Amino acid sequence: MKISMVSEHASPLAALGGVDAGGQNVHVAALSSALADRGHQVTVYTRRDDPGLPARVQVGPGLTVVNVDAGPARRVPKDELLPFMGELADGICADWAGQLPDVVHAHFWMSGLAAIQASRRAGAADPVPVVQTFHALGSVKRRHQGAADTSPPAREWLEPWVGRTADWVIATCPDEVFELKALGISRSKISIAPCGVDLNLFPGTSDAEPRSRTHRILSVGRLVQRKGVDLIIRALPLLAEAGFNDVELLIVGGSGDALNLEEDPEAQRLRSLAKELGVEDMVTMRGQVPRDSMPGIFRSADAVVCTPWYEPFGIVPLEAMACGVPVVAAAVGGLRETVVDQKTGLHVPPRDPEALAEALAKLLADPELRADMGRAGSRRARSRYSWERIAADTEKAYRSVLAAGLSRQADEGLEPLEGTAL
Ligand SMILES: CC(=O)N[C@H]1[C@@H](OP(=O)(O)OP(=O)(O)OC[C@H]2O[C@@H](n3ccc(=O)[nH]c3=O)[C@H](O)[C@@H]2O)O[C@H](CO)[C@@H](O)[C@@H]1O
Ligand SMILES: O=P([O-])([O-])O[C@@H]1[C@@H](O)[C@H](O)[C@@H](O)[C@H](O)[C@@H]1O
Repeated sequence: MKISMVSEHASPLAALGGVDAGGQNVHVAALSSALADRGHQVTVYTRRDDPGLPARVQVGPGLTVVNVDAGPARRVPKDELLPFMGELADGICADWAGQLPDVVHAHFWMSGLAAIQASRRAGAADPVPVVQTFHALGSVKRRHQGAADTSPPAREWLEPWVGRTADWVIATCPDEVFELKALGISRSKISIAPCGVDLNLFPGTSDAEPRSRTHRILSVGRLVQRKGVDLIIRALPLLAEAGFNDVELLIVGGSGDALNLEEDPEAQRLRSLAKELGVEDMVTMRGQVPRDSMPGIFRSADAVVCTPWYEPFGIVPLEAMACGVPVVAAAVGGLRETVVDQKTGLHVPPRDPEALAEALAKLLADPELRADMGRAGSRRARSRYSWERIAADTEKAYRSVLAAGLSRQADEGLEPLEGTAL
């Protein structure tokens, strides 16, 4: 198949760990590459955010990334990108140049707008079928973040519009299906394909980076408040009280180099909290870490902690599991599926540092339990979450859309990008 991917703010080639660069980038990169390995021709369209970027990058056989001019050629926070989706649609259409793909797969709600518009603007009798993966939903984000959510107000109606208008929607976990139905999206056009983990990059065995304390707890992710890293810091004094004094919390992620990390507001907030609680000597902030250093870091940890307020899926736990490290996870969203409580890690209630400290104490006290859970996690990651398998599930969704001769794109007749003042 000839497949177009659209990922407006999350380039598969971007550095990871900044506020707007994380799981979606990993997902689009790995899925596209696994689909290309299956013999498909995949082109990823993303917004040019640097004037120095080439127009096209041939990443490998069957996989190209196109940097489309849409809005200023510099980094713009994703929540300010909506006005440029029409230009992105035009850029995609121009690149198709009449040679339409079999399917266009959009990632994130704004890419969905651009993909639907490109499909229509291409002017074929049968518009290119649009498959949508949301990665995050505004409805869930607003529920948890309230006024702190900086999404443009129009997301409230445009996101469900994208879901209802796209020919097919791929959810990454059952919890997301529930949320999509609540937006009025028909269950009959939703299938589930989870996120995956790169099992070559995260092998069952690899060298662990050396550590200087008896125990290491690891947090990996974009440095934003909703990831709940403060909860881990709050658990540290409780762990120390329970006798676990020689513990390091290593925090990976942030704005970039060390200087930026100093200026990063979330890093500053976490540092002040650690100081206030008297645990600053237990906390190390590493900033953004390149992909190939991640396996050694994962393997150096006794436990990886993921305690976000909410999590549409969560790729970090899969990476930890693939590396044989147990995960302590808040029982929210996709984490309820990936991390099996008492088997590959421990579930804790969201926003509960006491429960987190208790779970960590249980793991730190018991090397055998950690090893058992690590092995079970590695088996689970390998048997269920390879990108090869996720690419096969995704291909199935594409084939159902094509077989049904879909291209319904039956919406309420709205044209959200035309002459828009969104
Ligand atoms: C709040 C939210 O919307 N979260 C979703 C978002 O990903 P989100 O960006 O929040 O986070 P994920 O945990 O899924 O992924 C983060 C990725 O970035 C990597 N990393 C991070 C920091 C760093 O310095 N270096 C580095 O390589 C991690 O190893 C991991 O591969 O889209 C993902 C893909 O659909 C989902 O799984 C998440 O549930
Ligand atoms: O919803 P949110 O956490 O602000 O936004 C996130 C993006 O900034 C990130 O790039 C992507 O990986 C996630 O899928 C998610 O969309």
